[in-house]
Amino acid sequence: MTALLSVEGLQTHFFTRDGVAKAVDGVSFSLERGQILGLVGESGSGKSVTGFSLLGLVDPPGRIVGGTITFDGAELVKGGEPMMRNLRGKRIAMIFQDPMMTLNPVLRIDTQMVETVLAHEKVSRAEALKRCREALVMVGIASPDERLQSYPHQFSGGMRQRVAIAIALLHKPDLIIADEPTTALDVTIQAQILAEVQKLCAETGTAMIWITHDLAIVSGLADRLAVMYAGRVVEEGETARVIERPLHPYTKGLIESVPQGKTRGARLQQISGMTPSLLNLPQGCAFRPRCSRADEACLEEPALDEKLPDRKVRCFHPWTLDPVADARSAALAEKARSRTDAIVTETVP
Ligand SMILES: Nc1ncnc2c1ncn2[C@@H]1O[C@H](COP(=O)(O)OP(=O)(O)OP(=O)(O)O)[C@@H](O)[C@H]1O
Repeated sequence: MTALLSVEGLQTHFFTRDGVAKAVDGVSFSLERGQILGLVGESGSGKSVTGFSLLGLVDPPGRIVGGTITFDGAELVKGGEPMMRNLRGKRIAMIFQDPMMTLNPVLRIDTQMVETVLAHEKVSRAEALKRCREALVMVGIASPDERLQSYPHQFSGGMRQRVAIAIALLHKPDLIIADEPTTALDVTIQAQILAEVQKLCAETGTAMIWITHDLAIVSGLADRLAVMYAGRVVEEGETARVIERPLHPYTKGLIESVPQGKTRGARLQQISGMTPSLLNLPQGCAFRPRCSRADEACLEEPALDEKLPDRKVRCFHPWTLDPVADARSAALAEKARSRTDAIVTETVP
């Protein structure tokens, strides 16, 4: 199958007074229709800049300096702003951590949703309103007419985020880029929204990139994972397989720092050391100073290679020979495998 989105060697750099911050430096992954990709990594690893690059929303002092973004056969880096403007909001939509980045506080929901439809499509106001109602129902809002007549401040945080997701869905996009959209919500609401998003992607064929620092969230949501460290993808593959048998020491460290039921109360493993400054990266592998497996070979920069079928890893010493996944890996992998069973069908009144 041809990928809906294929990102190859993407580089987005920020030209600051203090030097060049290579926020995204050789990021590659691909995504098929209806698939969910979890883009994970610690703060500052370049996840959001990757998302903004795909939408052509990187402002100076940043710019894309290399690589290709192929979306449904069109190469967006070469196509530049005119091509990206055409796709933005319509075929590629974005959901932010703060729903108020999408919502206008002084307009009723029906006004802003209807205007969004009419801005891109020649349909009647009645048809636009019907579409808005349908989009709200899709995100689990059971009384759309009532909600449409409300202002954003009359909603809870979870409800506002649902509305922002509904707005992203209005043009039936092929791809949604979601940047930590549930981080500020409580766990129950988060779980409901994740389940609805999963159902939506399966039903509509919309693909999604879910950006998060929280591996536990994407382990139950994403089909595929791309793990980022210091501007690079260090591991990419099918979620259950990556979690069951992480190959990159950084991925393994992330998994070991996720609290799990069985190990609750036990001391969590933290990845020692700090993420490096992008202005002063260590020589060779950027993870080297924090890595227990590093040696002099790691003074060279490893490439992102296919070390197992359908599994790319950027490491000279991956954990290929580690046969037994630890308890945390096994539990998370189980969650990833059973994720479709866990879909919450409950709707919100
Ligand atoms: N406007 C900017 N000017 C200069 N550097 C920037 C700018 N925006 C981002 N960067 C650089 O890019 C790096 C990666 O930022 P990004 O927001 O993508 O990280 P992230 O992985 O999404 O982390 P977080 O979860 O904290 O948002 C930053 O640490 C910073 O060095």
